[in-house]
Order: sequence, then C-alpha cells, then structure tokens
Amino acid sequence: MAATASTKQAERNVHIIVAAGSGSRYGGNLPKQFCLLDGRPLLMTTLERLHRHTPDWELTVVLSRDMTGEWQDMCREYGFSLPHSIVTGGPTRAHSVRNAIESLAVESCGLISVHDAARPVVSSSLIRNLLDGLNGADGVIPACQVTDSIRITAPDGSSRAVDRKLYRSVQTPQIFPAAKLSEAYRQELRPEFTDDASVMEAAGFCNLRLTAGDPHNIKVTNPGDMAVAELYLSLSDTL
Ligand SMILES: Nc1ccn([C@@H]2O[C@H](COP(=O)(O)OP(=O)(O)OP(=O)(O)O)[C@@H](O)[C@H]2O)c(=O)n1
Ligand SMILES: C[C@](O)(CO)[C@H](O)COP(=O)(O)O
Repeated sequence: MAATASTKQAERNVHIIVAAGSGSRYGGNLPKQFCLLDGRPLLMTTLERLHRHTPDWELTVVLSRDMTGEWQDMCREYGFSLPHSIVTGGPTRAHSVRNAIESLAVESCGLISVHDAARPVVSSSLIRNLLDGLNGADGVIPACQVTDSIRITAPDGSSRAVDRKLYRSVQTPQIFPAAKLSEAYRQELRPEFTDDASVMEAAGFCNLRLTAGDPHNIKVTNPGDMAVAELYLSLSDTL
C-alpha cells in the first residue's frame, strides 16, 4: 500500500559514532576508543551516554576492519548488549562518516548526528540544546569560546596575534537533516574536512547554527586525557 499522510512511517534519527581511528597521538597498542575508561572500553560509555540521552535514536558505529572482531569479543566479555549496527571505516574520519551514511536508508531518516567515539562525556543538556538550536537550519554544532590566546603562524616561522573573540573551538555531536548531510558527503572529500560542518559548508549548506559547547566534552586525544575524562564523568551527574 502506498504511504499516505496517515500511514507514513515515523522518520528514524541516527547517531553515527566514528570509532575507526588509530589513536596515534594517544599511543599504545590499542586505539584509545577501546582503552579502559572506568574499567570498560571507552566506546561503551560513549554509546551508553548517547543512548541514555536519546533512547529512540539508532546507533551506527564505524570501526576499522581490524578492530571489528575484537570489538565484538569485548561486547561479549563485558556483557555490552546495547543494539548497534557496525560499518567499516575509511582512511580518514570523513571517509568513515561517508561509509556510515551510505549504509543507511537515508530517505527514511530525519536527523543524523555525527559524534566522535573519543568524546565519552557527551551530556544530555548538550544534546537537548543542539536539538533545540537546529530549528530549520542546515545543521547545528557545539562550539566553545577559546580561553587561550591565539596566534596565526606562517611557513617562515613567524606568527602574529589574532583576536580570540572571533574564534570558536568546535565539538561533536554535530546534527544535520539526513538528506542534506548525505548530499554533502557525495562531494570529493578533501584533507581540510576535519569535521562534518566543514563538509556541509563546502557543499553550500552554510546555514549552520552554533550552540554553546561543553568544556567537559573533551576529545580523548593525548595520554592523560583518559584520567581527565574519568574525572569529568564522575562529576557529570552534577554538571
Ligand atoms: N579514519 C578515521 C579516523 C578517525 N576516526 C574517528 O574520528 C574521531 C576523531 O578522530 P581523532 O580523535 O583524531 O582519532 P584518531 O584519528 O584515532 O587519532 P589520531 O589523529 O591521534 O591518530 C575518533 O573517534 C576516531 O576514531 C574514524 O572513525 N576514522
Ligand atoms: C570532529 C572534531 O572532533 C571537531 O573538533 C575534530 O575536528 C576531529 O579532529 P581529529 O584531528 O580527527 O581529532
């Protein structure tokens, strides 16, 4: 039967969690998203927190081919049973996101959020503020004011101060209408696409809203960041 207004299925919303990186800055034998955070692989905390904040959203996890079997073993070992789909990643973060989008039946999706596995301290207030902020825009992204002084550098080694009030540091999750994100990811991917908002902009989807980011929503990147994430998680019920 053809779908009519009354029989049309509700749109799905999907979190894409990119977890196919190698964690070269973090170091060690195991990519950081599988290292222990509060006694369990970090990725489990990221997935559980997204699910707790948006229980009706689907979870699509992007993993490197090498780590897929190990992740499934970890899920069994830790009794991790939260339903999620697995997609194989690509050579860069953007390729990993594209693989995930291509695995979805995008025409049945309303919103897609893209989140770094390496940001386990994602909070419900951040997600709520993002969803409230979208409001018909091409996307909504969390952004923090910069607290260090900022300098622009040149290849000859010189540098000059810039006005830090003009700059924001950008986090994930970033949330977009599924059809627009899918269209944006059909373009040729370039090295300067460090996040999904940059891919959208390059495709002409420039009506991107900024919502206040959360300084606790750190990306575990360097050794020592795991301990900071544990501390922030221990405070997170009061954040
Ligand atoms: N080819 C890639 C590269 C990165 N990521 C994911 O994108 C997120 C942000 O990337 P980053 O923190 O830079 O992770 P890595 O690329 O693993 O770290 P590094 O740059 O230090 O190697 C991470 O959750 C990472 O797993 C991915 O899914 N596929
Ligand atoms: C997507 C991101 O976390 C936004 O700040 C960031 O661009 C990822 O950069 P990375 O070099 O892949 O860690």
